Amino acid sequence: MALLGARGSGLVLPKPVTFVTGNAKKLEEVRAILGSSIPFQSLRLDLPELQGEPEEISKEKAKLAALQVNGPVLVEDTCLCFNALKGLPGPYIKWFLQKLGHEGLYNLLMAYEDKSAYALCSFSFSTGPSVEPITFLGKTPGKIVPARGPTDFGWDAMFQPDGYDQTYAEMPKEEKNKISHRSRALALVKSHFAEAGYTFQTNSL
Ligand SMILES: O=c1nc[nH]c2c1ncn2[C@H]1C[C@H](O)[C@@H](COP(=O)(O)OP(=O)(O)OP(=O)(O)O)O1
Ligand SMILES: [Mg+2]
Repeated sequence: MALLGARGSGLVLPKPVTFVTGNAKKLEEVRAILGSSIPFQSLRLDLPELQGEPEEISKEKAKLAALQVNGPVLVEDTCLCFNALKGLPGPYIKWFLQKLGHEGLYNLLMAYEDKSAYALCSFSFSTGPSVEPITFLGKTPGKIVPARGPTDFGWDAMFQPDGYDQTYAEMPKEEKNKISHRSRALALVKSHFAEAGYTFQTNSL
C-alpha cells in the first residue's frame, strides 16, 4: 500500500485529511498555500455557525466535521475583529457582512476614529472523532477602509493590511497568500505535520 507523509515515522492515519468547508474561496487559498506539503481532499459541507471564542468555535467545528467524515479533518473559522468594537464582529462577521454589506459594515466604525482591525484564522485539526482537535491561530493586523477592489471574497475589499496601500482584494493573490491570517495559521499547521510525521494511507485518494 502506498504511504505518503512528511517523515514516515509518526502516526499512520487511516484516511487522508479532509478539509471541510462550504466556502470555495477559502478552499482555493488553502490549496494554493499548502501546495503539495500536506496531501488533503476537500468536502463541501456547511457546518453550523457557532458562538463563542474563536478558538473554541474552531475546535467544535472540527469535532462536528470529524463525526461526519469519520476520519482526520482540518477546518478553519475566520474572524474579522474591529479594535474599536473590542473585537466584534469577530466570528459573527459572516452575518454582519451578509446583512449590512461593505458599506454598512464600514459605517459601524463611523463613531470611532480608530479603524484598526485584525483578521484571525483558527485552523483545527483532529485525527478522528473523539480525538481532541489541535488549534493553530494566524493573525494579520490592518485597518477597515471603504471597499476597494473585487468584492467576490467576503470582506477582502475593506481590509487593508498594515504596511500595504492595497486592500486584500486589490493585492495579487500570491501577495495576499504571503501575509494573510490564513497563510500564517497554515504555516503552523505545516510545522505541526512535519514534526508529528503523520503518514497517510493514500489508497482512497
Ligand atoms: O480571507 C478572507 N477574506 C475575506 N473574507 C473572508 C476570508 N475568509 C473568510 N471570509 C469571510 C467568509 C465568511 O463570510 C466569513 C467567515 O466565516 P466562516 O464561518 O469562517 O466562513 P464560511 O462560513 O464562509 O465557510 P466555512 O464553511 O469554512 O465555515 O468571512
Ligand atoms: Mg462558516
